[in-house]
Amino acid sequence: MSTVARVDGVTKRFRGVTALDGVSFELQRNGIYGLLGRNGAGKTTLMQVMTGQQVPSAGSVELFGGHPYENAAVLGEVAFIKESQRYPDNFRVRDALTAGRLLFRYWDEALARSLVRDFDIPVKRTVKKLSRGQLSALGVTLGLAARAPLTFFDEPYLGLDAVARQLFYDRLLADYAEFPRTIVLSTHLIDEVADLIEHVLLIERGRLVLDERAEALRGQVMTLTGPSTAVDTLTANTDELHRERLGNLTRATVRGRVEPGDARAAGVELQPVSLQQLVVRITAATVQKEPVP
Ligand SMILES: Nc1ncnc2c1ncn2[C@@H]1O[C@H](COP(=O)(O)OP(=O)(O)OP(=O)(O)O)[C@@H](O)[C@H]1O
Repeated sequence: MSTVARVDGVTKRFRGVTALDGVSFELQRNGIYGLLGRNGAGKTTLMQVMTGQQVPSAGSVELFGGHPYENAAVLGEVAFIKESQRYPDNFRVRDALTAGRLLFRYWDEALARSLVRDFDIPVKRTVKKLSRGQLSALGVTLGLAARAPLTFFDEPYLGLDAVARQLFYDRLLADYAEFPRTIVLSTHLIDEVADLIEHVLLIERGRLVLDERAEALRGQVMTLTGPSTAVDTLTANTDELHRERLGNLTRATVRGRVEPGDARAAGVELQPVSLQQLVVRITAATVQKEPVP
């Protein structure tokens, strides 16, 4: 495995707001990362800092062994697709595609054309006249056809209907299988991408609270329901994320190892937790531990 990005102790302060607070992690070559977190958690700021669009207040970012700020060699390896992308006035869709061809060194024209066709994007229309969904589809097309070794998608689905979103996920996965690269997908639609992402980065109030392979997470977090004393015993050495009691019954969501045989013997039901539930539970547990300043 080789590292394509190294984020080390990154803090970003805007006037009075700490958007990122000591964030450290690495991105490895060839992987699909889900960058998850609530509104205002710091996802966009993190991607801006990583792509050289913001300078961190403290800490450092290294992409492909170099810094990203005004570094053409490094930024040539990167694509950052965001909803708020601005295009010059009078730019038509086909101009945006030409710009993509000129800008991105790994651009695949055939892929771009097939995505434009499948998303039904009107190529002669000016970008400012596109519907919201068509604009998102254009962003997704540019981001996929760029085939950059490190691709960031910042909530690329806004405006896309369910069919178009599925098309995006399918095309992303198919192209990734053929041309593996590192993709960071920031999203709120966790259930939709749960099968797509290989690694979860969860950010909460500017702090990274989870950095874990999705596969490892699946077996790590579970909900136990049963007699309170039995649930208490089984979860004694786990990390509690949520607990509710109803009479003598307890339902607890925990992170840690619980042997299914032990649970069965104690009359406790063991259920896996979806990625969405897990994110909600971990986020809530983090918020409880850190009251709003
Ligand atoms: N230029 C700025 N000036 C001041 N505050 C900012 C600026 N950019 C971001 N922030 C603040 O930093 C925090 C993180 O914002 P950011 O856009 O990174 O969150 P996000 O996780 O992408 O949110 P969302 O999911 O709602 O898009 C927020 O509190 C936001 O208001």
